[in-house]
Amino acid sequence: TSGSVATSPIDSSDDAYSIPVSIGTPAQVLNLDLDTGSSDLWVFSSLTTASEVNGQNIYTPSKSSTSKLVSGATWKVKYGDESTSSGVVYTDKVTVGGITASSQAVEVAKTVSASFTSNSDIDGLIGMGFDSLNSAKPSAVPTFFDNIIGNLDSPVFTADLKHNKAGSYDFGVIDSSKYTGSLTYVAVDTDPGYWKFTSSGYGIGSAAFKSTSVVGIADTGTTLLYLDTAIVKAYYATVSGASNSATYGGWVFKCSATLPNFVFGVGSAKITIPGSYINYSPVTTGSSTCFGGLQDSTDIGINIFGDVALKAAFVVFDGSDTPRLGWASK
Ligand SMILES: O=C(Cc1ccccc1)Nn1cnc2ccccc21
Repeated sequence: TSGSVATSPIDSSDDAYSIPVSIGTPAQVLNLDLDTGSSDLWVFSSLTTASEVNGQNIYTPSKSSTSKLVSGATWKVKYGDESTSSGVVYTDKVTVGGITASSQAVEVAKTVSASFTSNSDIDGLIGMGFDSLNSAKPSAVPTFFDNIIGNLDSPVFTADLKHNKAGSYDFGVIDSSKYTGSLTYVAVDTDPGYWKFTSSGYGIGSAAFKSTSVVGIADTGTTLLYLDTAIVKAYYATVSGASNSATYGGWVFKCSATLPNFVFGVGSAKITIPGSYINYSPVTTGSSTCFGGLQDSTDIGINIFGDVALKAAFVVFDGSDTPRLGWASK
């Protein structure tokens, strides 16, 4: 089988991208954040502390004739930005883009942290990282991708994220109409469970491309692009008035600034991120100070090719026995 689901930015800043996911019988449709940077499928639910629910759609297992409690199983996930959620585990029928996992572990939240409560556009996450990152106890539960991979025509899913408009995630098929030129594949290191690869270098504006290995993760669940200090400093040195602001926790500049493109290498291929994607958004609504879409990864401890980078490319997440990433321009 193969399938495709539209994915839409949740706001005008492309803060995150959601997909409709059907859970249970009859179907309960929730808008989940497909996240290659984590491996838990968790949802706001009828079991979530009421004061922590703020407009999200919820999954009510008791209303699904196909839900089953996984006795004794619990989960607790903590993300790099310190957000958390936790709860218990059910299995139920889950359908994404016409593809069904008949007994998918659905991690039902009993509690979520403030940043999830305040985001009414996201009803949970669908992790597409490797199972080693799954937080369920006493044993990890498989991701949706793991549950369907055997039925897919090809053991892949692809990401075609776009700026300020709907893109798509495809499963089991590589749609060559969605990219230009050819795909360049790079090896993935699945330790500790991210889609971790080595970029071959970077270029800032019209300056010469710098060939250097940049290890990072392809993470649809992270909004921005986070790279080493030296690269980030060199980039903002070309933006007059840019500064690394303690107040705003990162590089900022005048919203009226014209930012250079940023190129990253994948093997011998090059992906160009338009400077406009790096003029990310005002620090607060209406401000003339804008926050950069490229930020320093030092405090995170790993470089992250988040949505700012991914929306400049068509990306194949190849889950074959030798996992790899395919990149193309579009
Ligand atoms: O946690 C991170 C990485 C990150 C971003 C910013 C600062 C430090 C670390 N991304 N992420 C990946 N999936 C997520 C899901 C929820 C929240 C963040 C998520």
